[in-house]
Amino acid sequence: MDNEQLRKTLSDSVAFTSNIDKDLFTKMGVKRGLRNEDHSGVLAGLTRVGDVVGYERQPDGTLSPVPGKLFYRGMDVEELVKGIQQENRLGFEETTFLLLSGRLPNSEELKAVEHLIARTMPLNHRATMNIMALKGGNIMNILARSVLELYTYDENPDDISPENLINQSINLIAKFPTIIAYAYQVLRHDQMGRSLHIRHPYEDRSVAENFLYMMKGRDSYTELDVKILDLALLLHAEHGGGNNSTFSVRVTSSTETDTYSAIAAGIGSLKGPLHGGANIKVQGMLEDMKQNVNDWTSQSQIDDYLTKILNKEAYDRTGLIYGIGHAVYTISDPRAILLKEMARDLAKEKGREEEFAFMELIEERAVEVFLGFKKSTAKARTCINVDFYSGFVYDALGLPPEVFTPLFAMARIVGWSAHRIEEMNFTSKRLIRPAYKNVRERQSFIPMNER
Ligand SMILES: CC(=O)SCCNC(=O)CCNC(=O)[C@H](O)C(C)(C)COP(=O)(O)OP(=O)(O)OC[C@H]1O[C@@H](n2cnc3c(N)ncnc32)[C@H](O)[C@@H]1OP(=O)(O)O
Ligand SMILES: O=C([O-])CC(=O)C(=O)O
Repeated sequence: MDNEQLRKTLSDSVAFTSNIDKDLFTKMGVKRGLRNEDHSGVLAGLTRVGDVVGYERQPDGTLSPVPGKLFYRGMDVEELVKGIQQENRLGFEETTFLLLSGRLPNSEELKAVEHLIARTMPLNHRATMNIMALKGGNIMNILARSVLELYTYDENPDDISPENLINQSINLIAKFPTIIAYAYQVLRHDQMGRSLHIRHPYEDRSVAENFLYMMKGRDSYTELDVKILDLALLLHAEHGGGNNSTFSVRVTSSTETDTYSAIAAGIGSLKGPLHGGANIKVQGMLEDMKQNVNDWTSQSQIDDYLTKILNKEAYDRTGLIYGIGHAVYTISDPRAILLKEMARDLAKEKGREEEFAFMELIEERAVEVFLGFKKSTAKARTCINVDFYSGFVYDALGLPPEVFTPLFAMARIVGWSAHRIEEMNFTSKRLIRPAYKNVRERQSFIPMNER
């Protein structure tokens, strides 16, 4: 048997080895995707970090959809955003303090955390050279490999004391933007034949500003650009314990492994197109729609295209409309509402109103067309999620699609860190180890000459 035949034999077997009838889950009381029949998540833990609210449970046990709410350490994110905006500050570093410590910083603490993060952003020469040597077209992959590489620079990588967990968290929060910007510069140089720009972050600038500077250079961004990127980072920083990447970090952390291994697991999860990777898929889907929908104001043409997507006849033929649907939110994702406001402001400033109006119509029609199509299985209500407008916002800031999902990681590292610290320190913690019911009939060993 040659390699080709062996590969075919093994891949043909997948249809058999992976075949588990959907109805068996119900019959055996197993919650598919750790989700109840009504789409709500199975309770898998308790947390004091973030809270995601998309429905209310009624006394009869049914769920009623409610407008989405997100809380960071008990604080409504909309209130946090408004408060910071009213006091005319950037908010990502303040949110980092809130998520790590459980409370807002006073002005001295805020200055200290801003300074510590900015001062920790630079990579040493060896780390810079090593990251530049990591080849590959996907920055999420390079980010994960760089995080694993940082283990080797840490003098106490396996120390899981709270002090060391905080040190490692700050270090990763500060270094993610630098790694991502440098990885992009190398990719741009290698794959697009452009000049290589490795810019050293400033010690007195915010994460948002330093990132724009490292990506685009001096005088290439406005104050509004910095404010908008900062807000996008704040909004992506945390989303409860059950989202797939945070849960991956918690599962991995429960073995008491090192920070770098646990965070690399989160990055791998976030990259998926059903999770953070959806932002880049939305961008691709919109580009495809721009090509294939002649009249951007035509509801029927948009409906036809969306129906084709659902029928697996358009875009990536997975049947998914990216940027729509959420495991918890029903009526609205509060982050998407705030991102849409930013997108509208940017569209005005950058003369992209026609494109924005097209997106708004797609948003409206996608929810409608999806609910009509999925009547039997989907939740009664659905909405756009955070990934729907984020790509438009990043694109309007002049950031390339290669960094869309890495930008999500650059923010979510804060939530991952807070959850990892909690997972490793709550009283009576336990290794996360659920059970799988085996549904394969037993088989006996067959001697080679009888097979
Ligand atoms: C940061 C974030 O992670 S936000 C989410 C980003 N992801 C996306 O935008 C990708 C598109 N959306 C999706 O795939 C889904 O809505 C998810 C993964 C986000 C949530 O999935 P679920 O909680 O399983 O959704 P739900 O239980 O409501 O799904 C019901 C049915 O609708 C389908 N469905 C849900 N969303 C979509 C969608 N956007 N397009 C097409 N079908 C969809 C599901 O596949 C499922 O079909 P099935 O019953 O035939 O298997
Ligand atoms: O909560 C989820 O399932 C996904 C999500 O929106 C996030 O992680 O930001």
